[in-house]
Amino acid sequence: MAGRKKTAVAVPMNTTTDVVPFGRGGAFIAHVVGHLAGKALPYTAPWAGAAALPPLAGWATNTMWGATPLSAGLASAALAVGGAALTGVAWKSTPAATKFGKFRRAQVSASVAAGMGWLTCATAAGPFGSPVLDGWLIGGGMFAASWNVRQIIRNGASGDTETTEENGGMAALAAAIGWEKVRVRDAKGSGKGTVQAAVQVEPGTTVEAVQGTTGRVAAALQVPPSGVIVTPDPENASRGTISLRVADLLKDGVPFAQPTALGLLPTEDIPVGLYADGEVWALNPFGAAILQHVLVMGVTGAGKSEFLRSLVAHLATRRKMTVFLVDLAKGRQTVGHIADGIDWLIQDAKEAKRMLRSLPAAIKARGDVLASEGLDQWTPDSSLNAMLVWIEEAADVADFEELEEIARKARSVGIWLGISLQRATWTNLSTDIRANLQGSICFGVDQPGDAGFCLPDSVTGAGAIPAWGSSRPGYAFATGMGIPDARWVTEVRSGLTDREELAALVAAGAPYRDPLDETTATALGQAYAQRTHRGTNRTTVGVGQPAPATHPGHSGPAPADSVHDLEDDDHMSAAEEAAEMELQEAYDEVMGSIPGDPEPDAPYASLRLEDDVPDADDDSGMEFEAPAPVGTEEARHILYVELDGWVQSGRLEFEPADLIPATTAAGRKRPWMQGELKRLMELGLLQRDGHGSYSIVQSPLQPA
Ligand SMILES: Nc1ncnc2c1ncn2[C@@H]1O[C@H](COP(=O)(O)OP(=O)(O)OP(=O)(O)O)[C@@H](O)[C@H]1O
Repeated sequence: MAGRKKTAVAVPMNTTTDVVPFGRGGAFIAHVVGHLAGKALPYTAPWAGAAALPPLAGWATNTMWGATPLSAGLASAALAVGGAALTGVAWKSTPAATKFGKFRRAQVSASVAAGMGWLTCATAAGPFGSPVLDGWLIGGGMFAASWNVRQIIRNGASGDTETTEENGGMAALAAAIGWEKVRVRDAKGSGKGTVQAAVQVEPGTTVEAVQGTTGRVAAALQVPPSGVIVTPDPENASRGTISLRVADLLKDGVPFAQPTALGLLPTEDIPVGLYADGEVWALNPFGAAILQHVLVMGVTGAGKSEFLRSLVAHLATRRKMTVFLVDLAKGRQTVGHIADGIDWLIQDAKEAKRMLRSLPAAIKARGDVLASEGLDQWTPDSSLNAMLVWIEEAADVADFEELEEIARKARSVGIWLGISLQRATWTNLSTDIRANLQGSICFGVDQPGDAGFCLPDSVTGAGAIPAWGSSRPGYAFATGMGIPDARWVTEVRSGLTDREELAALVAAGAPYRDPLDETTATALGQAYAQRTHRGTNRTTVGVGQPAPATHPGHSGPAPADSVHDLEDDDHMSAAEEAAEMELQEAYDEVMGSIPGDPEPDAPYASLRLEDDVPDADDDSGMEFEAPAPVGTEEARHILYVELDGWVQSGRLEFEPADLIPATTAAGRKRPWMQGELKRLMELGLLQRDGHGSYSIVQSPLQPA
């Protein structure tokens, strides 16, 4: 990014010195003398005061009281007491917040004390005798000189400028960009690449109007457009703060921040990067008053995946935390090395749909448990795990209605939803869902307007618009999720991760990871039990303490892919993977449509297609009878066996037509079958999607 090259503000030269040609000697010397006199004039006032005021006052008090010893004594005593009090008042009433202020206070107090002391003596002894006269000459000279020193200091020779006074550079900047009705004061450098100043607008303009000029300010200062932020003061509509990022401290990269400990709770801060001023950028969604789902946006190469890896790696070292992650495009490529920390990594569209369809049941079950635990939202006191459900390019995975319902209901039951998109527009993200994603992290976007889909208006309005595309990877603005509001307009950069480091961290975190709680695992049903990927946790054999071999969430095939397997997978090209998936699907479909051999032991079982059909034996005694009617329970059992067979073979979706052979075998017709499907739905064993197909939540023969 373009750093700040030079503060090239046009500072108006406000000199009072005229330019005089050299040839006119006398006039020139007169001018120089005049100029020097002009320069010296401001410093003569203390000398004039020291010369004139003491003798005048001394003469006056001596004339009034000096004639009689009693009056002189009383007046001197009164002046001494008054002088001490005045010195005290001078000390108390002179502010000393800065180095200069301290000097000023000492000087004011010393001047008052010396002046009053001299006046006390002059009252009794007269101002023109020795040593009162000597005291006046020496003390008056010192007084005048010390005030000259102060003037020089105040005029900036020491460089110790007071931040409470109007800053010349900022005022000049204001003039240069046409801020006639804007006052800029109290400019303060943070020493960490940012400068802040108070902005006050005069009647006739608004802070919002000033916000509209940040582009011009950025151009005048030669900083990036996002380097100038103007935030209104919520307490006073005429005031605001301008913040200038004049140096980029993060340009050399931000290292990944290791967790402070393994086995932290989900409610601890998650450090994911640094702010522009070097402070830690941390999220705390589960510790915030309300769990806010997050929308992450940014063009390809803007740094979304890198951020996600930091986040997941941290969560994978925590207890009471479960992570589900859907990435259909490049799941293993993005998180292959930390997949062990992800309880359910989904790369297949069908499986993603299964997961999303099973979530409402899980949300309900979790809500019931939380209610029974007396909690109106998830906290670490609950027996349930906190959950992160992260969906990359969600628009390709879920329909809006489904996602909106999940987003709305998941919050209070401790399910944090993260949605990552390259570009959020109303066509790929409905307003209803957007309204439910209250946290946002906007990495680089191509058009300034795109940032408005992700970040709140208050942030983009202040000038915090990351319109740098992919040219500043990892830089973003982040809001919500426990981030203090004042930080929303400060640039962040996420930590840059290293594959081996994260893989090792996730492995180290395994003994601390809790498996998904039984309530949620059971409610997610077969979709979860049959998940194709399962991460490691403390109950997984081979990790941490030996653990029971089975668990409601681990009843399926062998546990956890090893890192080695994942690396092998990484080498499989996307085309190969797609081809393999297609083949598998075709195979499943063909095998699913072939009924099993009904008579494996029959005498003709060994016949092949090419063999001749044997002649029928006349004496076989074979007779055909009308089949006995099948009772309701038996008919249902036939249907259930069919469904259970599908569950056992990993098939969890079907259409009503697929059940026709079983319906016929049960001696029933389609309306009966449809009635049965309805019944199974009411029992919570099936779910129907919008297109008339069904998902099996639990097998009717093995209900949870
Ligand atoms: N925080 C960061 N610091 C330094 N470099 C980074 C950072 N984040 C990302 N990068 C660099 O930018 C590249 C792209 O990042 P990343 O893959 O995270 O982008 P993305 O937004 O996920 O892109 P896509 O949408 O295509 O997946 C990375 O390979 C890395 O080199």
